[in-house]
Amino acid sequence: MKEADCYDESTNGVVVMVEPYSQTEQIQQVVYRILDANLDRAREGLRIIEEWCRFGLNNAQLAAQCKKERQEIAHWHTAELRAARNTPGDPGTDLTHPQEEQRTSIKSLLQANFCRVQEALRVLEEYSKLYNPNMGKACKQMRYRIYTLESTLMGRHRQQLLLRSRLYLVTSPGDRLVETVEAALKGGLTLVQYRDKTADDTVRLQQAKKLRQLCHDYGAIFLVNDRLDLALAVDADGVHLGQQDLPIAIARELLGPHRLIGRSTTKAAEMQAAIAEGADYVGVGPVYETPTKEGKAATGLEYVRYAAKNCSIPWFAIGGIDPNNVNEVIDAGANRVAVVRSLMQAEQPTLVTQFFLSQLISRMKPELGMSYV
Ligand SMILES: Cc1ncc(COP(=O)(O)OP(=O)(O)O)c(N)n1
Ligand SMILES: Cc1nc(C(=O)O)sc1CCOP(=O)(O)O
Ligand SMILES: [Mg+2]
Repeated sequence: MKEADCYDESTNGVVVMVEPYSQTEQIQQVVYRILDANLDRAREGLRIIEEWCRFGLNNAQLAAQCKKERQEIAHWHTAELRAARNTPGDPGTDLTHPQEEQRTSIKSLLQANFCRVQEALRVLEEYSKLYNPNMGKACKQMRYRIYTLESTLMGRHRQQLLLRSRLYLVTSPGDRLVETVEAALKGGLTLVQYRDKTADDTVRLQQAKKLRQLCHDYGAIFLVNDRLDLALAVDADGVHLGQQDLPIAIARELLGPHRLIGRSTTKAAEMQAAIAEGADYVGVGPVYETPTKEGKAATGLEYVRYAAKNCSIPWFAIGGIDPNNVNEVIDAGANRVAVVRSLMQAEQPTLVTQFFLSQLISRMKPELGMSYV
């Protein structure tokens, strides 16, 4: 190979001395570089995920699983692959997507890194076929394990966020739907249910898509009322089902283990059945009569007191709750409330959200009935 052949613009005119490789050897070096770079990418991405499992979730088992995968990647990272590295001559090191510079939530950070690991493993799977087919097979298996890890971790993330959510906005239709939800998210809301009993499906689909994106931009959970098909279509975090809606077992089968399922309850038997069937949370109400759910008799504060003593999963008092009566609902034992009108009809949804949250957080009581604390 002549020296002139070695001139590389990416090294700013510095002539890189290379061995006189044959064409086959040059291709081999390129494959080695690809493998080297993607082994690094996969390991780095896993490390970022591992740190969240360890410090964010305090979950030694998930952290250990990430570490094991990193070690497997390290095992395939041989000296000859490392030796092929040529960082100064790599035109890709300066390429960053604007979204890489900004992550809006832990969830989006984790998702981006899962994506990075899976892409790297896919590249490794293909190019290893030219290097070591066993490595290719191992990377394929690893990629499947990472998919499972992702869905487990995202499920845990949802559960944790649900636990931390004190205020739940159930939407009602209106011209300012998206603006109102966003204003509440700005006030610290972390849980939203899209509820529209009358719109056409085309409208519902479009609104649910928009709200799902908005909620995820703010790191909030997005659920869909009644409709599993819509929840799946927009990749929502789950559904809310009433006593007349689909059974929880069927919803679980269709949604898988990691999405959330909420159930409305009006009495002890319904609550205990929902828990036994695997609901992630229950609605407790209507505490007060409400025009939003006309004709449904109020359960009163007695049922709230029952929930406080006996409910082993997160529960939200709902029905007629507003800034004037929220303190008596809290006094009856509620640490979480769900509202429609109080936020959807508020002139200043951000401020009302902040008010509810300040009351709920500052007056929170130990969760005696909870099985997970
Ligand atoms: C949080 C929460 N609790 C209860 C309900 C009511 O659900 P359901 O009984 O199915 O009535 P509709 O909302 O479908 O009219 C809810 N949506 N959210
Ligand atoms: C949708 C819904 N479900 C209820 C139940 O008790 O199951 S009460 C309710 C409406 C709550 O609306 P508002 O906050 O405007 O009173
Ligand atoms: Mg329903």
